[in-house]
Parts: sequence; C-alpha cells; structure tokens
Amino acid sequence: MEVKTFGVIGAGQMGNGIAQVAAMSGLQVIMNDIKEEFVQRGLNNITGILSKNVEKGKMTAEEKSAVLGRIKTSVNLQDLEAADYVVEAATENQPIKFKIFQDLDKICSPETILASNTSSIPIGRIAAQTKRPEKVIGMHFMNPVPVMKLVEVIRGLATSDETFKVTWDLSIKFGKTPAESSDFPGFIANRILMPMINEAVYALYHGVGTPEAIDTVMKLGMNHPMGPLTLADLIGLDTCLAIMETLYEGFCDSKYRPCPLLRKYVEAGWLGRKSGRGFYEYK
Ligand SMILES: CC(=O)CC(=O)SCCNC(=O)CCNC(=O)[C@H](O)C(C)(C)COP(=O)(O)OP(=O)(O)OC[C@H]1O[C@@H](n2cnc3c(N)ncnc32)[C@H](O)[C@@H]1OP(=O)(O)O
Ligand SMILES: NC(=O)C1=CN([C@@H]2O[C@H](COP(=O)(O)OP(=O)(O)OC[C@H]3O[C@@H](n4cnc5c(N)ncnc54)[C@H](OP(=O)(O)O)[C@@H]3O)[C@@H](O)[C@H]2O)C=CC1
Repeated sequence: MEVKTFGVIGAGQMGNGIAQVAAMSGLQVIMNDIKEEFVQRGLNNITGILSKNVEKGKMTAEEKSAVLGRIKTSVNLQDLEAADYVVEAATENQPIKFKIFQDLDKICSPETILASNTSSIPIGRIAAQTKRPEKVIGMHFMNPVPVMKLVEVIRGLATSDETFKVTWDLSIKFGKTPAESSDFPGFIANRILMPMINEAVYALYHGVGTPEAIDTVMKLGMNHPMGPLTLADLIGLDTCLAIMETLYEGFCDSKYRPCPLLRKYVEAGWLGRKSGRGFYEYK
C-alpha cells in the first residue's frame, strides 16, 4: 500500500511536529484540529521551525515553501476522507480518542490505516471502537518530534502485518528509527519514563530537593539531557498525570500511583510550558 495523503488529528505540540516531518518526507498532509486558532498556532510553529532551518542553512527557502505547500489545514473531520493514513494526536483522554476513532471509521475509506500517537492507552481498546481493528496501530512519536529519533510502533491484538509494515516503513521515511512494543499500558517508553518522572515529583513532594536540585542531579549525575521536572513541564503535566492514571488503572498496581502533588498542579491549571507554569515558570 502506498501512502500519499497523510492525516493528522490534533495540531498541538505533537500533532504539528508529526505534520512537519510527514510534509518534509514529501507526503501531502491534512492537519486537523477542532478550532481554526489551534490549526493556525500549529502552522505558525511549523513555519517558525522551518524558518530557523533556513537561517541555519539546513534547507533552502524554496524547500521551506514546498514543505508548507504540502500542508493543508482543516477544522472539519470530514476532510480526512482524502487520507490514506491518519495519525491521531489529540489530547490524552480516552473518551476523546474513542469518539475520534468512531468518527474516522465512518469517514475514511475502508483501506485507510488509523494510527494513534497515544502515550499510554492500549491500542486494542482504541481499535475496538472501529470496524477495522486490523488497520489500527500505535505510532508513538517522541517530543520534540522533529528532533527525536524514535517512533514506538505498537500492534493491537488484531493489527495486521500489512498495517505494521506500512507504519514501520513510514517511520523510516520520516527519518526515524522504529522500535516495536507490545500492547500494554504505557508501552515501553512510558512504562519506564513516567514512573521516573512521577518519582521525581514525589522527591519534591517529600522535600528531598528543590526542583533545581532534582533536575541538576539527574542532568549532571546521570547525563540526562533534561532533568525530569523540566521534561515533565515540556511533556505537559496533564499528559503526565493521564499516563500515570492509565498505568495505575491498567495494571491495578499501587507502584504506579500518581503523586498527589502532580494532581494538585494539574487541578490548579499548572500544566507546564504550555500554560506558562508548572514546576518552573515560563514567559
Ligand atoms: C510523553 C511521551 O509519550 C513520550 C515522550 O515524548 S517523552 C519525551 C522524550 N523527549 C525527551 O526526553 C527530550 C529530552 N531533551 C532533549 O533531548 C534535549 O533537551 C532537546 C532535544 C529537547 C533540546 O536539546 P538541547 O541541546 O538541550 O537544546 P538546543 O540546543 O536548543 O536544541 C538542539 C536542537 O534541537 C532543536 N530543537 C529544540 N527544541 C525543538 C523543538 N521543540 N522543535 C524543533 N526543534 C527543536 C534546536 O533547534 C536545535 O537544533 P540545531 O541542532 O539544528 O541547532
Ligand atoms: N506531550 C508529549 O510529550 C507527548 C504526547 N504524546 C501524545 O500525543 C497526544 C497529543 O499530545 P500533545 O500534543 O502534547 O497535546 P496538546 O494539548 O499540545 O495538543 C492536543 C491537541 O488536540 C486538540 N484536540 C482535542 N480534542 C480534539 C478533537 N476531538 N479533534 C481534534 N483535535 C482535538 C486539542 O485542542 P484543545 O486545546 O482545545 O483541547 C489540542 O490542540 C496525546 O495523546 C499525548 O499523550 C505522545 C508523545 C509525547
């Protein structure tokens, strides 16, 4: 199966990054969100990154225009009728994702593959919302998408070999290295990363260290590129909490209990960089 038109649902930090790498690989892209201001914000972000690439001499102004020319924006899910492959990157919320997959299943051609960029929700659960579970798969990009090399590829129980191969090959076309994970809450990446971040929040909650001290220990002591609290702010504290809840509920194991301080921050609207305040403040 040849993918020519690639749909992305959600133009947030992950969705616009995915749209960018897909367009840079030569695909026609439809980037969809619920409001015009969100797709415009996503497009502005892509334009800013491509402009920096031009300044750095990594691409020409003509290449930048060609990439932008391949991205169509949409606020109507019906536009996804034209897509051969769709990646959903909407908010990490199960009812929202279920509804999107139910709707895409009706709108898209029966041949279209429907992937989710979910951080943690089992793919089999999402696939069961459609009449095409063999064409549903996890295609999990890392943040920031244009920079990070990994795509975690997750098969649900019913995912076909063809769907897997198309997704694997697309990841390579996007300049990424795919790694396969089986379908359990949090897959590989967040099964390991998010308990570490949650433990860093516990360390703060218990007064073991200030945010700066916790991050410095992990950056300089373990050579992590970012400290765990800075990374949590980048990911989004709402997303971190949603992932911990999926792990906690999915495994019924208290070792995944979300730190009460993480919940408190989310309830206060301190979501990290995207809201201007999380463990740190952003202007
Ligand atoms: C939650 C999930 O489900 C899964 C996840 O994604 S978990 C999160 C996974 N991501 C990580 O762990 C990221 C950890 N952090 C890092 O790797 C690095 O700090 C980083 C790549 C984000 C930034 O790198 P850095 O060296 O500290 O900063 P900086 O020099 O500013 O950036 C390096 C390059 O990345 C680019 N970059 C940084 N942020 C970017 C962004 N948001 N979009 C596009 N490009 C970006 C910069 O422009 C720069 O490019 P050049 O080399 O061409 O100049
Ligand atoms: N943040 C990260 O580091 C990573 C996140 N992910 C996953 O990617 C997905 C997106 O995360 P992220 O980009 O950070 O989140 P963001 O909040 O930045 O973006 C999500 C976008 O989806 C929009 N949206 C919500 N509902 C719908 C809908 N029904 N149709 C279309 N768009 C919708 C949101 O709009 P509104 O603002 O109105 O809600 C928002 O613009 C999540 O599943 C997350 O777990 C995966 C890897 C890394």
